Amino acid sequence: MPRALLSVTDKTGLSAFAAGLAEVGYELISTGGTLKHLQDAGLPAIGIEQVTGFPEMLDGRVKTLHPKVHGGLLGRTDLPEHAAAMAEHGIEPIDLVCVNLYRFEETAAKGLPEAETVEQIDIGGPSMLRSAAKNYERVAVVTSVDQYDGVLAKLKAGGLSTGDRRDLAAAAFATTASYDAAIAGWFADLPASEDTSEATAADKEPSPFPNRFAPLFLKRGDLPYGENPHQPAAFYTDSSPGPESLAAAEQLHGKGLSYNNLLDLDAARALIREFDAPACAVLKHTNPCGCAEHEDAVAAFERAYAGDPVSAFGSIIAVNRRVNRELAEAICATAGFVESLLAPGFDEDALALLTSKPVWKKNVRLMSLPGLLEPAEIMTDLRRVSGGLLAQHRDEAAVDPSMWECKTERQPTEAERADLIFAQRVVKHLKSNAICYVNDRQLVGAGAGQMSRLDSAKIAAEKAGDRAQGGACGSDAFFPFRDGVDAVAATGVTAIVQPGGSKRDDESVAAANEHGVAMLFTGRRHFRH
Ligand SMILES: NC(=O)c1ncn([C@@H]2O[C@H](COP(=O)(O)O)[C@@H](O)[C@H]2O)c1NC=O
Repeated sequence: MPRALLSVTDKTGLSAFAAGLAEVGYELISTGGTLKHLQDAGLPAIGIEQVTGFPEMLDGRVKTLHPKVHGGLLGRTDLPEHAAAMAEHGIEPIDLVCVNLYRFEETAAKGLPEAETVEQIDIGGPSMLRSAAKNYERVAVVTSVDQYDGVLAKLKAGGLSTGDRRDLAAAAFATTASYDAAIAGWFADLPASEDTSEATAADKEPSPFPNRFAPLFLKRGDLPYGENPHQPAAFYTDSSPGPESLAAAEQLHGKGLSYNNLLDLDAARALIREFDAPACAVLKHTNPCGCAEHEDAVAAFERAYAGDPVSAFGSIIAVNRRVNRELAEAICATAGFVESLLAPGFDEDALALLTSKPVWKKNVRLMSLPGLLEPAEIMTDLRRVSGGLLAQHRDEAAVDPSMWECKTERQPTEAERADLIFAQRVVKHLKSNAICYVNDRQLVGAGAGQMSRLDSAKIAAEKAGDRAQGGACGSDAFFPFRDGVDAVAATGVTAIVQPGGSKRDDESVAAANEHGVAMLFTGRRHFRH
């Protein structure tokens, strides 16, 4: 009779799974709380003590850590020496293990006392997972409630294949790796022993970054290639991505996503999240070439696309409202070839229309992200440098005009203020050095990724033409010389927002006063490299 050992903290779906195992002929073995749960459900399970000959002891620290368990999991019954050793020591094979672990991460997140958190480090569970997973040729290892139905279905249909058990083993090792990474991260965040004196601890700001860093990402899949066709690439996701994250987006239509699509979609997602009113952003190479905010979602799209329709060819478009038939009609009528369209959702008729657009039929990737506008936890951006890794909090702080100071004689009008806020939200998402011109909450010119701010101002001016007249300018960092302010004012914009902080700020302010331009300092730089 095959034997299954069940030991789970999360008892969701357990009785049905165990009943299914019993039905296909498994003998059920179980630990304390799990056993009680099964017996209460009227299932014929036996306690682990009957297998080990030992009571569960040391406050549950030792329950399953026994050769009768680990020999039963690790023993290779196909090897005569193993079979003989098992027989000699009365070790019977265990064929299936179902374990989910103590809730360490949840406990650690609560910031409970150290001793209490340490008790939530599961030792026996991961040990069984590892033993079973190593012996996947014979043993099946079940680590998550999500797997119950699939495993049962296969057992009922004749059994698990070696490939199935290998997949389960891979999931088990990913589970223990992520569990251990969480434990290592928690330890790394504890105050260093030399810093525990009250004086030192009070003086020092704790770092938000751990001393040792072992992040775990799960492979979503290989990508056709990376930024260029000769670069192999893959997409990895967090083990539980947030509902607002790119990883949570569902592709409803179109070709597979490329590496560059994912990068651009991530940039589009970040920009569109800046706006509360209906808005649309059109991006190329992670930079917005069009963006607009308007009370009417169709107008927002049309004004965004009109910002730079030439650059919009092959773009990524993001909107922060569900795409309905009317918006889909406007998009179909206006947009040419587009790589991808990201929205919080698509109405059925809108989807039908978009997917029938001749140039979009096969190719355009329609991405639905219902949680697009939901709040996000602070995200750590990771970037490899040769021999290491740079970590920083993503620049996700909301633009906050209450922190701004007007430095010029002229104060901005209400309309200019609305444009300045819009300009600041957009310029955050342009590669540095970045300058943008905005008119009536429409991006009319962007200069990005230049080595000189003056060049960015000129490029943006060329894009804007006379549309900058009476509009506003956003700059991601201070103007080091007054020439930048002179160049911006020459376009006809009447208000500028920039962080300030240059030692020649007074010259820039004097230049703005000379041109009759209102200039506000935000006190916050938004470099993007
Ligand atoms: N100490 C052990 O030998 C041990 N064996 C299994 N566990 C864990 O005990 C939990 C189940 O406990 P119970 O069946 O008593 O509710 C599972 O999450 C399992 O991973 C153990 N607990 C901690 O290490």
